[in-house]
Amino acid sequence: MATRVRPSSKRCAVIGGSGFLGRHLVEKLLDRGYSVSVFDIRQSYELPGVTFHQGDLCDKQALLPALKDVSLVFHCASPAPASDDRGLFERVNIQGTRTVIQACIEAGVQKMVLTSSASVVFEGTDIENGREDLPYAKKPIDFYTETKIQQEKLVLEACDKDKGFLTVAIRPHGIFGPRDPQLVPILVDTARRGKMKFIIGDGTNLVDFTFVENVVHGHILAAERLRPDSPACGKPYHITNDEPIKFWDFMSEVLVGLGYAAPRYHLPYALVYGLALLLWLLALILHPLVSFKPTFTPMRVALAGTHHYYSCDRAKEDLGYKPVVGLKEGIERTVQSYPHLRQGA
Ligand SMILES: NC(=O)C1=CN([C@@H]2O[C@H](COP(=O)(O)OP(=O)(O)OC[C@H]3O[C@@H](n4cnc5c(N)ncnc54)[C@H](O)[C@@H]3O)[C@@H](O)[C@H]2O)C=CC1
Ligand SMILES: CC(C)=CCC[C@@H](C)[C@H]1CC[C@H]2C3=C(CC[C@]12C)[C@@]1(C)CCC(=O)C[C@@H]1CC3
Repeated sequence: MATRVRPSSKRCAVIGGSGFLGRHLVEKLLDRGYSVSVFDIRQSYELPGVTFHQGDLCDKQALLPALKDVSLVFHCASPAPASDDRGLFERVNIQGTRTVIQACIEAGVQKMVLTSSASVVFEGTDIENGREDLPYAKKPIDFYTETKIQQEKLVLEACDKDKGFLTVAIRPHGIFGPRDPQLVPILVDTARRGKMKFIIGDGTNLVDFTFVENVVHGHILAAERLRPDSPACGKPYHITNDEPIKFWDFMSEVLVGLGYAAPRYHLPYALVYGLALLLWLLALILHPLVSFKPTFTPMRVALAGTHHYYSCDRAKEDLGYKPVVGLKEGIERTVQSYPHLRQGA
């Protein structure tokens, strides 16, 4: 009689493992003795101990070989929020996540950790010390957020102890660190074009920025604590640095660290938000004729001018989470890692 080989608990797959967070996660998993199978639409590096599978996660047949003999799957793939492409977000984050779940069940995967986002509860207005029981945003701020909500619901609803398939979602916020393709590069590009002189609003709004290694730590704890008797089954967890900082202080520290001037002049929030909305609508209407991508999108303006910081008490209680790198050190290490983005480089 053929016996099915039970997948090793130290063999895992990272879907989206070529990306910023995914690669940091892969590196930490290797350090901890896991063997890793990466599935991504692109291959961005090579590492001993990692097997790469290139393909689109919407394609179940392409996914299955990457999940062979794997007991644990991390799903941290998503199109970049800046693409603002509704069709792409729906295809990858919603239909693609359905396919990932089906493929995991078919391949006998026992645990799945989704990288969701704390933004699933953000509607563009203040959130102070928000806990996981806040309702999902009824009016999500953009297509990216809208599909992250659906994605999280799909994964958490798929948690089934009887079938032996356990799921959990990590909700990070404002991830930064070496090799981030988004936050620091966009910030520097905006500064180089002379557009980082202004503070939107009064500059006192508090925000979470989370060093990438803390986000990785939260994912691995969640995976290792996820058992049928664990409170983590089918639940979302905020993972932050647990050190909310003024949005504009964080921006200034990164900019000054890289040799650029800190923003100084204040602009009223409502005025900038209104202008950003107008530009976004114009870009949408004129899209077939002219293509332009405004830097200050309504989403970025809302993130820059409101409080949005979250409690990670639930992760502390259920997962034993505590940040491993403080904000000050995280910022220093990030700034050091971008010599090519320094002023004058
Ligand atoms: N960067 C941030 O501040 C935050 C990110 N997140 C979430 O964290 C996760 C990772 O984000 P990052 O590492 O920042 O993004 P990233 O863009 O660096 O990585 C995403 C990866 O997904 C891959 N991918 C995209 N579409 C795919 C497809 N159809 N099939 C296979 N692979 C595909 C990309 O090639 C890329 O390597 C995402 O789910 C994102 O929504 C959540 C909160 C904050
Ligand atoms: C005002 C301005 C042009 C600031 C430059 C920095 C921004 C590009 C980042 C500041 C907050 C960041 C952020 C995200 C992307 C990059 C920023 C807008 C996310 C939208 C990434 C995906 C998420 O799930 C939530 C993040 C919130 C914070």
